[in-house]
Amino acid sequence: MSDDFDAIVGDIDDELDLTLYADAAELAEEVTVQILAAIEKGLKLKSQFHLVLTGGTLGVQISEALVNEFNADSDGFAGLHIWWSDERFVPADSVERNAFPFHKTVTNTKIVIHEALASDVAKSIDEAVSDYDLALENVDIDLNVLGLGPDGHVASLFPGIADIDDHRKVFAITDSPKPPAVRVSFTMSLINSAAEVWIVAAGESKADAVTKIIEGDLSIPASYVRGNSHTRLIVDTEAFFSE
Ligand SMILES: O=C1O[C@H](COP(=O)(O)O)[C@@H](O)[C@H](O)[C@H]1O
Repeated sequence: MSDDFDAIVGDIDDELDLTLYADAAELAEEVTVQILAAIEKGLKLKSQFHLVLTGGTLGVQISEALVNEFNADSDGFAGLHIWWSDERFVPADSVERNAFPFHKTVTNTKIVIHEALASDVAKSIDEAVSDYDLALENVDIDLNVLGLGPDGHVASLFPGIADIDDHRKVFAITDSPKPPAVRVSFTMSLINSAAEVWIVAAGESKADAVTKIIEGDLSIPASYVRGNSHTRLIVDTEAFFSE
C-alpha cells in the first residue's frame, strides 16, 4: 500500500495537496470539520465568507452534516454566504437539486443562501444563468468544495463538452450526459478564482478520474482545477487505489 502511495504521490504536482481517508464516511466527517474551521477562521478575519458547495453523493452527505452544525449554533455564522458550483434546472422541490439538503431544513437565519433559479421559477435556463451571474457579481469565493464524477467532471463541466477557456462566470448546459440534461454551472475560470478549491471523491468508481487528476491528464475537466492559493484533492482509499 505505501509503495503504491509513494509512487503515485511522487507524481503529484506540487500545487496539489492530497489527503487520504479510510472511507467515504470518514472523509465526509473530516471535510465537514475542516469546512467549519475554514469558515470560523475566515469570519474572524473579514465580515463575509463565501462557501461553494456541490451535489452528488459526498456533496449531499457533507451538506447534511453542515446544516446540522449551522442549526446547532443559531446565533453563529453571520456573514456566511453559500453557493453551489452547479445546479440542476428542475423544479424547486426536486430531490435532484444540489441545494436540496438545505431546503426547509436550515433554521439558522444568519446564513445567506444563494441558489440558482429552479425550472418552475425562471422562465428559461438563460434567465437562471443571468440571475446567478448577477448575484455573483463582486463576489470573491473563499472556499469551493467540488465533487468529482466518474468521468472526471466537476460542477457541470463534462469531458469533451466543457469549454475550459470560457471566461464568463456561469453558463447553461442543455445536453448534460448525466441527467438532468439542463443545468447552470460555474465555468473553470470562476472555479479557479476561489482562494481554496477542494475536490472530494470517494468510491472505486472515481478511481480512474482521481488517477487522471494526479497524472495531470488534461482529457478531464477536473485536471484543470487550481485554486488561487491552495488546491486539495481529498479521497478515500477506494478512490485512490485503482485495481
Ligand atoms: O451531477 C453532478 O455530479 C457530481 C458528482 O456526483 P457523484 O454522485 O458522482 O458524486 C457533482 O459534484 C455535481 O455537483 C453534480 O451536479
